[in-house]
Order: sequence, then structure tokens, then C-alpha cells
Amino acid sequence: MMMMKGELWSNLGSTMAAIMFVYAVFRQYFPPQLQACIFQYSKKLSNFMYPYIHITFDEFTGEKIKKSEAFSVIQNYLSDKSSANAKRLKADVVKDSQSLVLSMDYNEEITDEFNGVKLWWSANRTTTKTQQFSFYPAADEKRFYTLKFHNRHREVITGTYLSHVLKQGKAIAANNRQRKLYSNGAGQGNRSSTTWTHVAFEHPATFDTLAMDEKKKREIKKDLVTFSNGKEYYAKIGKAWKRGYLLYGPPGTGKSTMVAAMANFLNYDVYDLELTTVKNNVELRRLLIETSNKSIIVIEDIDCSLDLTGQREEKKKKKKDDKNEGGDPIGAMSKNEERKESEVTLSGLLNFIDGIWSACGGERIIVFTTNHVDKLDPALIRRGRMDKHVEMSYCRFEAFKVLAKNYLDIDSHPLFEEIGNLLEETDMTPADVAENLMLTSDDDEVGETCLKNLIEALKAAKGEARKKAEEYHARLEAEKEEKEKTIC
Ligand SMILES: Nc1ncnc2c1ncn2[C@@H]1O[C@H](COP(=O)(O)OP(=O)(O)OP(=O)(O)O)[C@@H](O)[C@H]1O
Ligand SMILES: [Mg+2]
Repeated sequence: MMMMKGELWSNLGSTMAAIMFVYAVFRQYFPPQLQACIFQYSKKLSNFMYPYIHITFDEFTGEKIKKSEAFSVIQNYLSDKSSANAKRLKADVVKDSQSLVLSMDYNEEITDEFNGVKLWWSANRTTTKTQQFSFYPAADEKRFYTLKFHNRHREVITGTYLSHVLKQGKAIAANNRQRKLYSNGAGQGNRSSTTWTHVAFEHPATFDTLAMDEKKKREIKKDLVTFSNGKEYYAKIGKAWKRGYLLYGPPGTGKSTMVAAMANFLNYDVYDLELTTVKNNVELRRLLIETSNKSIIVIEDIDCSLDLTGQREEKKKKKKDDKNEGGDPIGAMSKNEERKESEVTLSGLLNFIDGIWSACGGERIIVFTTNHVDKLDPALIRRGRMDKHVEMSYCRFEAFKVLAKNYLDIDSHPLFEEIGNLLEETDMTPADVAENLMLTSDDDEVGETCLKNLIEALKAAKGEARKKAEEYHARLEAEKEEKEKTIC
């Protein structure tokens, strides 16, 4: 065996030496015109010997930052072909966990035919070996599809066939589309940066089940439809195709429910961005670029996510601290580590919303939710950044009627009038109203019991509110008297 290997190497060595020698003679003794002629003929000869053309479609474009749309489309196109053709398949569950989609496994090849032209697709992946040992998939795995076809069909393939693939792939994707709920979490293994992971998005909330003022609801729906049909309009006015929503209101007024309803209404994916786990602005930008079109990016409780309001001042203060602590390297190090927790700044976030990078891709809605709109930095919520401000408020009669219909299947009832009056006088969140309307049995009478319970709860809340107001006034009075005494 060793002998054979040795022989092979020595043969290879002598062949290489011979080739080099012939090439040197060729360059020295043949005039350049003849060299060009010979090259041309040798190319023709090699074309004759191997007349196939390969086109590669990489998974990522632009230095691995953006997933190639062509790759996903081809993946869908081939999933349809490969279930009949390939021998080794990968399975994935889609569309309400109902159907299985099969796609070809790596290193498989399938044939396709288009207008009598035969061509071959293969799925490939290469991994660049990293030095570190890891149980997890290597970060620099490269996946791509290769299309092989005969040279004489070049025009058909690059002209009509590829556009046929794109069209078909998109149609298949629309058919199989299972919407996803993404969240950003810590990466695995040697990936220390955060990445998007997803589950199927199956929230049942719709605008029909959302309890809020009908007029407001209609306005939001109209706004969303205009946005989703506005590709040409946004291109015409030279703005990135995205829209910012700020949903604000007390806890339990349906802000998160509204996001789900919006996603269901538009058939979009949802990216739930947890800012506290994003290390810095660069990572924030990467996460944004990785989001797909037709998606809603939500940052919940923006006021709690980061100290966005005071961040700029705080940074300045920290810099000052750094300057003062020249003699304590260990202390400085631990402070540095602390800072690494999350360095996302307000300006980073603003850049994410409307900076130059925000135009990467399109058809994205960015939603911020907050309980304290007054705490937010004005720069964050000014018009143009957050295009639409929606106040989610306490449950009034209109909203109650939606809940009564949804929860109890009741359109009208003699108790509605009393409930309507109480709701005008008392602030109760839709979440609390809904809690009272939850059925506890199938009994026909139970609907009325629920309404009575709600009346009790509203009366109790009203009493509580009155007590609080009285206490507040009494305190104000006491403070006033105290002041007057001290002046005297
Ligand atoms: N407007 C509403 N219409 C229908 N259901 C609602 C509404 N508001 C609240 N609910 C019900 O109350 C629950 C809590 O609502 P949700 O999580 O959307 O509130 P939120 O405003 O996001 O609260 P938080 O500020 O605490 O995040 C939901 O599961 C939903 O069933
Ligand atoms: Mg919420």
C-alpha cells in the first residue's frame, strides 16, 4: 500500500515536471498570436469534451449577511420536483402543522426538464474546518444549489427557464407558507452572538376579536392595507417600504394582542426583538438585516428594554468615570465586562428604524409597545419614525360589545345598559373585563351570571377608585394646610 502511494506521488511529480517543461518551451518558441490561437482551440476542445455549464446559487449574498432570495425560491421550486425524483429527502412540517414538505438532501442530484431541455440540480454544502472542536454545526457552513446544463441551451436557461423557476418557486412558497414567530436568543456553541430562532406562529387573535373602538379599528386596517399595497408608492416617494407603529396604553389593554391581529391580518411573520439580549448596535443591525420581507418586528415594553431615555447622558458619565480611574486596571476590566451586557444605544436604535440600513429589504412594520409613552425620548417617537401612534385604552361600551359577542355570543342583553354606564365611569382594562366573561360551564344561564359578575366587579372597581380619589384629595388638603401653617 505504502509502495503504491509512493509510486503515485513520484508519477505525479514527473508528470507535473513534464507539463511545466512543455509549457516553458511553448511560451518561448511560439509567437503570441499562435499562443492565442492554440488557447482558443484548446478551449473549444475542452468545451467539446465537457460541454456543461454550472451555475451556483449561494445561500447568502453580500459577505454572508443577507439570505439570498433566489436560494429560498429555488429551495421551494426543488421541493416540488424532488419529492418525485430524489432518493434521499429531508422533511419539514409546514402550514398549520398539517402538511409535510420534502426537499432533497445534500449531495443529491435531480433532473428537471423544460421545453424538452434536460438539466440537473444538486444541493451542496461545504464546511470550512475551524480549529476549535465543537459539537455544534460550524458557523461557516456554506450551502448552495448548482444548476448544470448543456452549453447549447444557455439562452433558454438563462432567459426563460430561470424566470420560470422564480415564478414557480414563489407560487409554491405562497401556498406552503407557514408563518413564523422569531425571537432572538443566545447562539449555540461557538456562536456567541444572538441569532433568530423560530416557532410556528399560531396566535388566534384577529381584528374581529380585538376589543376596541370600531372607528379606530377600521382606520388601522385601512392603514395596513394601504401599506402592504404600497410598493410602488414608497418607491415613487423615495422612502424605504416600512412603517412604524407605537402602541401605548396600560397593561392588559391589548397591545400584544393587536400585534398578533396585525400579523394575522396581513399574513406576515413576527420578529419579537428582545433588545436586552442584543449586545451592541452592530449586532442589532445584523439581526435586522436577517429579517425577511413581509414581517412585523416588535419591541415590547420599549421603556423597560433599555434605558433609552438616559442612555446618552449615561454614556457621557461613564466616559468621565473611565478617565478618573486610571490606577485600577481590575476595576476597569470588570466595568468593561459589565458594559458588554448590552451596548445598544438610542442612536443605534434610531439607525435601525430609519437609517440607511433600514432600507435593506422591504415590507416591514416596526412596532414598539409601551405602558409609559411619556417616558420615551421624543426622538424615538417623533412622526416619521413612528408613523402611527395608537392608544390602547380602557374598555368602553363598544369594546365590551365585541368581548360579549366573542366570549358569550351575546349581541344584546337587558344588563348591557347598566354595564355601559359603569364602563363610562370606571377604568377597567379589556383583559379584566374578558376575565369576568370567561365561561365556566356550558350552562345557558351562565352568560347572564358572567354579566352580573362583571357588574359586581365594575362596582367594586368604581368604589375603589372613589376611595383612592378621596384619599388623594385628603392628602392634598393636608399638604396645603401644612404649607399655610409654616408660612404663618
Ligand atoms: N382589546 C382587547 N381585545 C381583546 N382581548 C383583549 C384586549 N385587551 C386585552 N385582552 C385580553 O387580555 C389579555 C392580555 O392582553 P395583552 O397581552 O394584549 O395586553 P398588553 O396591552 O400587551 O399588556 P402588557 O402591557 O402587560 O403587555 C389577552 O390575552 C387578551 O385575551
Ligand atoms: Mg404586551
